Amino acid sequence: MSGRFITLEGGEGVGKSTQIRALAAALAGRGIESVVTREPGGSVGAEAIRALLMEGSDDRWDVRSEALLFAAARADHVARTIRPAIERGAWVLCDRFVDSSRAYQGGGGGITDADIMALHGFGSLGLLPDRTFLLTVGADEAARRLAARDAGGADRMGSKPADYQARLAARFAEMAASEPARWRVIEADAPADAVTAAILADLQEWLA
Ligand SMILES: Nc1ncnc2c1ncn2[C@@H]1O[C@H](COP(=O)(O)OP(=O)(O)O)[C@@H](O)[C@H]1O
Ligand SMILES: Cc1cn([C@H]2C[C@H](O)[C@@H](COP(=O)(O)OP(=O)(O)O)O2)c(=O)[nH]c1=O
Repeated sequence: MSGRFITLEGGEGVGKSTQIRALAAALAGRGIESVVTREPGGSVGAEAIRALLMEGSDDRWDVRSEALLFAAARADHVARTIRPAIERGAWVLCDRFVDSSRAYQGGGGGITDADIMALHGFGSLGLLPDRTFLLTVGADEAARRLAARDAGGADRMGSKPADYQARLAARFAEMAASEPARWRVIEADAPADAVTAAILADLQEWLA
């Protein structure tokens, strides 16, 4: 059986990493190997770039440099981790991918979608997921979850104001609507196991 490439997207604190862990367990229960990974990061080189992106002051990078760093990290991640895993038949479960660049550096940061996709075409040969789940939660619930998780303080990318988060949510919704064959929108306010069940129900056609 060929591997699948699944990504989870959405704002911070919507439950992406929680769901990826649950999906990996569910796949393991069906005898399917999965590779759990995340962006920025997921390979040695990309994790080194992650440190450049996540640490330091808000204005450490201008938006173009930042977009290039995310694209460079992704290129390494795709070449070293994602493509080899898919080629050996594993499922890759990835917390964020190019759609996060489209939402954050594109929608939020002002780089055009065409430019983000051009960087992706060069760096990662345009690889796209087989399925992308957009997890959505109300702003209050997301704030509650983040406060609980990040009691020790947010990182550089996580310290953005509420109106920025609202623009991001709108941008993600727009991307999902414009490419319905790849995206599924999952309301993730529900308890974690109900969210996992909704995702697995959608993946059923590939699990049968
Ligand atoms: N469905 C859920 N209901 C309540 N809390 C949740 C749910 N999913 C995740 N959480 C909690 O919310 C916080 C953020 O979840 P996390 O999976 O780290 O989100 P993300 O990876 O999207 O930033 C964590 O403390 C996690 O335990
Ligand atoms: C992959 C990617 C992430 N980001 C941002 C989104 C997050 O704020 C941050 C990743 O932080 P992280 O703590 O890993 O994610 P989360 O907060 O979702 O659990 O980097 C971009 O701006 N562009 C990208 O291409």
